[in-house]
Amino acid sequence: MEDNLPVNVREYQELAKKALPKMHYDYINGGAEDEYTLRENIAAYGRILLRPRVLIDVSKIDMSTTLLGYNMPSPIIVAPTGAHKLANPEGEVATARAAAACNTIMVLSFGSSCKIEEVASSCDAIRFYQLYVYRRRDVSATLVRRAESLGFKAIVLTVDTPVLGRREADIRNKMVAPRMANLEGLMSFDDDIDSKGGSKLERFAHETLDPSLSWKDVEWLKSITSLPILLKGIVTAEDARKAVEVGAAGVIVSNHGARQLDYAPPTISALEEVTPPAGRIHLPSPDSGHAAHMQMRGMHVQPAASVMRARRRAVTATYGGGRLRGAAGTDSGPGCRCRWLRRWRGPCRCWWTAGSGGAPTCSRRWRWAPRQSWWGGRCSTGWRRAGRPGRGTSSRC
Ligand SMILES: Cc1cc2nc3c(=O)[nH]c(=O)nc-3n(C[C@H](O)[C@H](O)[C@H](O)COP(=O)(O)O)c2cc1C
Repeated sequence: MEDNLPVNVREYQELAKKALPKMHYDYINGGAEDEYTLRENIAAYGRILLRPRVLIDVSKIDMSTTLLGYNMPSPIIVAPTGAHKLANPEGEVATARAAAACNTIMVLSFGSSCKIEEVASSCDAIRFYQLYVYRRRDVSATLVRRAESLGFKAIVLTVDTPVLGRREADIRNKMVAPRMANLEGLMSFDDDIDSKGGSKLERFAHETLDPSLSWKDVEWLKSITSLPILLKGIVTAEDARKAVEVGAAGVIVSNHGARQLDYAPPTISALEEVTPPAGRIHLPSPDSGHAAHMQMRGMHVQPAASVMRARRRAVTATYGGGRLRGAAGTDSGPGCRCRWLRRWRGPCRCWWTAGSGGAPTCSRRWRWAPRQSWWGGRCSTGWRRAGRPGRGTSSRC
């Protein structure tokens, strides 16, 4: 092994900072507005600690899983990110080859700097196509049809971007929107856009993205493709439920790398809300036409893995999955083991210990109300009545 190769993703990040023009590094690295959620996206992982069990044979580790029925060696996929040529002259073609070499799925971004055809012919692999909905529906529809005819296996509809997030670094840098290769011949570009101040990317997005994007557009998308549709950018249980109702094959829990709405919850915390704990909720059987609902408990609701944070996320996703699926009673004991409550040093008032004495984990208090209404259960503690207002209080409590 070469001496100076980076050993973790932070070291790659340092190298990228040195190698890239500031405008491009800031675009890749930055978040929306105050970048509070951007910081929280990382900090929230730090608050989740592993709980190691010992004397278990680890000579053979199997992290394999399936996504939409496709086998993968580990629960990591490549999230859609635009404009790879900003960082590598081969752009998404290089990323596609890397993903194929790892036997993982790549989601090709709508904003890619290589054409769908170039990526499709670069190597043999399972790929999904990410879609933004433009005011000009014909443009979005054409790209869906192109991806479908080139063998892409699913459409990932990004639902958190009816408008582009306010990315202040891009505004300061007057970020120039890289031309999206797939739009060539489909749209004319306003060359005058380059002569005005601010983020040109933001202005381009403002002119093209459809701010009226709504649930009815999922119906529209279903009407133009037979591919399964994943909704990317869901961070609440309510929206996950709605996604299932409108027939999505799955959801990708994501806050878009904190690039859209600042002060949204960090992705890993949102995962806790969206993934129902097993045994606490009635799930329809897979053969009742609600297979997608079942899938929400598994791979489909894991956060999209960004290349920069993939390693850290893999650990947490595995941990999160195991913990949320942990059977009630397997590890229970007196008192609440929930580390949120332990940290507050208050008495345990969570339903699991107060009401059922079951599971060893519980969610933070303010998470309780949405979960309860999700389960349709009855509040056995009563603390919600006295709970802080404005935290999604349920009328049942
Ligand atoms: C430079 C960059 C470009 C991105 N471009 C897209 C994009 O074109 N489409 C999209 O849906 N998400 C895009 N994303 C968001 C990622 O797909 C992914 O959601 C994010 O990096 C990880 O955050 P998450 O764990 O909250 O999903 C981009 C992220 C970055 C850092």
